[in-house]
Amino acid sequence: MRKSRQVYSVRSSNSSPEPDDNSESTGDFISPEDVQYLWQLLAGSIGGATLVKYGSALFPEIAKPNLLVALLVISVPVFVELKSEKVERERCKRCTKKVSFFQFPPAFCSLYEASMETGEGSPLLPESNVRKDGDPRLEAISAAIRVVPHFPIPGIMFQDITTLLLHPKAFKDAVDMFIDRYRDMHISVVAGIEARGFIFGPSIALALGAKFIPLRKPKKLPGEVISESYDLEYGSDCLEMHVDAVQPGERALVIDDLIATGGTLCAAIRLLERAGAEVVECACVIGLPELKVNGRCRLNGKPVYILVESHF
Ligand SMILES: O=P(O)(O)OC[C@H]1O[C@H](OP(=O)(O)OP(=O)(O)O)[C@H](O)[C@@H]1O
Ligand SMILES: Nc1ncnc2[nH]cnc12
Repeated sequence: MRKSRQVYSVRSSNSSPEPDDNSESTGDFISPEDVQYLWQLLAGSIGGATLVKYGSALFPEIAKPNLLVALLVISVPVFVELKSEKVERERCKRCTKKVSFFQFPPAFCSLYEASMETGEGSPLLPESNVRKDGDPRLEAISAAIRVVPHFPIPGIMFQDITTLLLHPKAFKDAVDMFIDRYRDMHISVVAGIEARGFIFGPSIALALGAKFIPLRKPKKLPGEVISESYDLEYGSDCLEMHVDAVQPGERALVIDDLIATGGTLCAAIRLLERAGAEVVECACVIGLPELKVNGRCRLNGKPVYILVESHF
């Protein structure tokens, strides 16, 4: 079931540029891997051609014009060299396809990555989630998020933050940007939404000196709970919270990886407000574009802070 809500989004205003040491060389058209690949190709070709040309001294029959044999002699060293290298085990970083020598040689992947970096789209995926933003940290965060088409059901462009977690600097930058924003807002409770809000929430809570509250799916919490049901982009669900986890008047921040319809965040806000907390803001790493309305950002009267927007 899909519910449409009017949700506004704000993005980070923190934009001190910082080089991404851990980022891969996606912006370079020719990466070191490509150069290595070209050298191997050149060496293999020269070696093969030399063998054909001068091998006739030892094996006169080689000099006889036999195109098939000549091609074999030239290509075997190249294949042997490439097979011994990591080309076979490379994966295109933006799609789930395995990169093989025949499908996506390294140069192709660099071209692909470059197109993702510039937001021009990809020959492999129909859409790009790269936002055009001046802050290199946001660019790196956005670039590290993989988009998986038709997951978990056809038609959904799944924003996969597990690939962000593979990039420690981009992951840390995302957490730090939240910490910077909320450092002086007197937040006493950070409420993380199961499951992906648990990835970002605890680090933020610790840095802010706040407590962390897990908002969990049904029947996971052992204590007395209150529940709120909600609709999702695909299906419906329910969140639960321990009633004694938060005291009336506490200032709460709700954290999740992504806002799509806003149903999950609405349920989280309702839970916290039922317990008497004041929800200061909701924060997500990713906002889906359908939520952008008039450039201003509100969710049921609550502001939502979003680092990167998915474009598809
Ligand atoms: O804005 P909404 O339309 O409510 O959707 C956003 C929610 O959907 C995803 O979680 P999901 O429900 O898929 O659960 P999971 O994290 O356990 O996979 C995501 O992590 C958000 O919590
Ligand atoms: N498109 C999407 N990608 C990842 N998580 C989601 N939750 C709801 N919609 C989603």
